[in-house]
Amino acid sequence: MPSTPSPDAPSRPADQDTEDVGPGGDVEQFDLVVLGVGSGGEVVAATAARRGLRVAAVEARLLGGECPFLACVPSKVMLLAASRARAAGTDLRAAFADAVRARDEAAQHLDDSSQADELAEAGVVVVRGRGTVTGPGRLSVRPDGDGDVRELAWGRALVVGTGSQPVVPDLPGLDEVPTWTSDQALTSDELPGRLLVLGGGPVGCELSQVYASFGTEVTLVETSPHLLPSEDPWVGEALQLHLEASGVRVLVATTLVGVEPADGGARARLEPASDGSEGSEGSDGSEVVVDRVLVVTGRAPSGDGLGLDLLGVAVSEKGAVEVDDRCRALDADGSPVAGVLAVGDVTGLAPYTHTANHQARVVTAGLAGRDVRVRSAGIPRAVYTDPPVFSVGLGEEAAREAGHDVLVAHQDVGETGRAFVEQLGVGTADQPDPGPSGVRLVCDRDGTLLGAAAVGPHADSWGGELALAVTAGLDVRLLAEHTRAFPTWSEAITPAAQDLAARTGEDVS
Ligand SMILES: Cc1cc2nc3c(=O)[nH]c(=O)nc-3n(C[C@H](O)[C@H](O)[C@H](O)COP(=O)(O)OP(=O)(O)OC[C@H]3O[C@@H](n4cnc5c(N)ncnc54)[C@H](O)[C@@H]3O)c2cc1C
Ligand SMILES: NC(=O)c1ccc[n+]([C@@H]2O[C@H](COP(=O)([O-])OP(=O)(O)OC[C@H]3O[C@@H](n4cnc5c(N)ncnc54)[C@H](O)[C@@H]3O)[C@@H](O)[C@H]2O)c1
Repeated sequence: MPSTPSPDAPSRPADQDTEDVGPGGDVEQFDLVVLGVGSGGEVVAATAARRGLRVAAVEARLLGGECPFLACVPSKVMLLAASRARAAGTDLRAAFADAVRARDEAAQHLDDSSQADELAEAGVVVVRGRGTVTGPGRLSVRPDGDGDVRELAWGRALVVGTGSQPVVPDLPGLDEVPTWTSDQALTSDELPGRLLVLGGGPVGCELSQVYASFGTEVTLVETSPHLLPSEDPWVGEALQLHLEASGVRVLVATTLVGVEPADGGARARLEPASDGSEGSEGSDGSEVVVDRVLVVTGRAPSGDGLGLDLLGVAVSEKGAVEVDDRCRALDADGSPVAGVLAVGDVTGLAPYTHTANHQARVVTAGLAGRDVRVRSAGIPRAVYTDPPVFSVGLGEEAAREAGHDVLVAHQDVGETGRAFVEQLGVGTADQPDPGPSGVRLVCDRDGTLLGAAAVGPHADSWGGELALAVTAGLDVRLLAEHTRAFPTWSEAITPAAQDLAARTGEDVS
């Protein structure tokens, strides 16, 4: 079976660093070429170069990719400012202008020179432009605008880290009205008066709460019967109540059938989704007029058009470069292709920065000769709304579908000592009692923890314990016996775990 070249394979001697290829110019020779320098590619390039490999990092846009400039960092700065604006409640327009300044500062005004400096300091050769594989071991890089095409070659491996791109649905009239993708929203200083957010995934939920908190009339439209449809229904239903408490009008099980220009913005026609589920009030044949439509209906891996077929790598219909647990790219038969690795969103596995970083560490360990594997079961999923959502492993429905004999226990986080101290029944630091919150554990009949989800204050942080438990395949009895500090939100885990332990035949209460 083919595999990545041995990490001990000798790298090319310095006097063979370039190789004449005739009229096309020189080929620059490296041990490793990293294609796409986002969260994953950046870690691979810097770590491998620090360990002595000769590394080229090819980037078409911004070194560091989406997360620091257009995604995680600016959205989290806006969410924090939004929660403060809700608490203060006055002069929301000025608060928004301040938030935009803080956001742009945190996003380095889209200047990636600090990333460039760090890569240079690690010894990485940065090559700006769009890279395409031209044959086995070869890649050409076309710069934006003028400039020569550069030809690169790798002796050890190509690491693909080209990320993902927004998916925009083909809806009648959408290209005739003002729209934003999340990239555009998170780099704009416009505060729309009325906004239609299309898509109730993590991005749609986070940005709906941001704009509603600054006074925008937000209508959030989701086709599935509940928000965050890849989680169990209770999670999206709980979050919906919190978003509504922040002023978002949430329409689930609703389809946007078309839009047309109106009033300088867009008139949107809504209908109940066609799957037979009952739409929210307001979805039935109604219209909404807005200044903009924020289209956040998902992202697709960017594996197409890179020439990976020339290396024997199969790219899925969705554009993913599928990998094994050592991040080795797979061919059409599911076997690893020698010397081609992939990390981050392009692999189609849980598209988060922490996944890209985890995969990058697996790749650099492999290049150093260590056998480290991706532990996908325990990769957390978080949505940083107020309150945040945290989940890991299998939900109740997914566990049943996977054939487990499932036990489930739920505990309201409003019943913890922490909630008493903060005088909250449920919910957030700013808004007492806006709706349910809780932690739900899913285990197999033998007691193995399969998954968990939490909605509640700081769940994004204290949920980490549950991710470790899922990674370790922990028995709920240990989770039940474990001592948690008083008064913390994480104490909500104890009664849920005790309940499960009792039902697996072990009363540890
Ligand atoms: C609004 C929003 C908020 C998010 N918030 C969070 C969050 O809070 N926490 C979290 O964990 N995740 C979050 N995510 C997801 C996170 O941003 C991604 O999972 C992460 O950025 C993926 O990193 P990556 O290395 O795969 O790719 P990217 O960061 O997408 O980088 C890929 C890079 O490859 C370059 N590239 C592509 N093709 C080529 C080519 N042919 N040649 C040269 N360069 C190329 C691109 O220009 C890009 O810079 C968020 C996403 C969005 C949209
Ligand atoms: N907090 C975080 O860590 C974070 C934040 C944002 C994004 N991300 C990641 O980025 C990726 C992209 O997020 P996303 O929210 O854009 O995508 P997503 O695929 O998670 O959600 C898109 C949503 O849009 C809905 N949808 C699709 N077409 C629609 C239509 N025509 N009308 C109405 N609804 C429609 C889908 O049912 C789905 O709920 C996710 O995979 C997510 O994991 C992570």
